[in-house]
Amino acid sequence: MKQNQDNLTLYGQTFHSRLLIGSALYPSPAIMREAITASGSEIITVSLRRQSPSEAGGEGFWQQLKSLNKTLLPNTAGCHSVKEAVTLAQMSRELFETDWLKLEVVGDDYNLQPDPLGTVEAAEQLIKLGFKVFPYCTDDLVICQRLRDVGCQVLMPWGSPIGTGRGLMNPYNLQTIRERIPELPLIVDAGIGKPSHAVQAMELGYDGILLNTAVAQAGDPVLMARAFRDAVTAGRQATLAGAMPERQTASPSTPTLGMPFWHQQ
Ligand SMILES: CC(=O)[C@@H](O)[C@H](O)COP(=O)(O)O
Repeated sequence: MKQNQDNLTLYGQTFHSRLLIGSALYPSPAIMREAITASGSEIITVSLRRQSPSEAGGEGFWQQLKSLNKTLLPNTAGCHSVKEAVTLAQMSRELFETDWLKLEVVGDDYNLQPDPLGTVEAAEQLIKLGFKVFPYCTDDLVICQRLRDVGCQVLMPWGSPIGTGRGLMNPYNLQTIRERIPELPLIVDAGIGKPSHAVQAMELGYDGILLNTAVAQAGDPVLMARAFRDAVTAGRQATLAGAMPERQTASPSTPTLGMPFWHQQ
């Protein structure tokens, strides 16, 4: 497959980049803009709740965000109930003029773990209201299947809790979800701390990565954004290329055919 044909399609929209990026926690709106540009991301998550113009970032934040001219994916970060998430989703739809929604229903404040039951219930309600839901969920196969069954056309299981940078806590779970739900795009969301984590997720056959903290809080966010851009591409290319099988025993990479001529007397 030619690289330029390898697009990511989400709810009927096509993208070249497989890296989705958050817009919070950057040292300044200008650095956010530069880092997002360097990441090559075409989809940016925004939180109405955490980033309202009067609170974080102010006008500069919104102006920088707007000038990027990217697809916005509003999220319901910080919502703890189905009702709260549905209400915030409706406000976001009005404000951002999009029916795309990253659904987050927090179940536990200690690890910000998504509430699995609340997420399914909220997804079902929002889809009936015409939203295109991107659910942030745990790496639980059955929850992912339920989210698919209520109409989510993309799933976003966590790598590890938001902001921890611990990478993929349970690659086996993520691999099982990939194998059992081959028909939907899957994106690993949250907990990605290093480019190697992103490569690992892409090599499991995931379709994309959503991250925020690892870039926004890096020593050099712009350089880190570029590193993640390249990591996601490398992981994707490795998946398309088909990795060699792992072996139990050594196998020479330089096969020997007979003896060198000076030994043949
Ligand atoms: C930006 C966003 O939507 C976050 O809630 C997301 O889950 C990213 O998590 P990290 O900050 O751990 O990358």
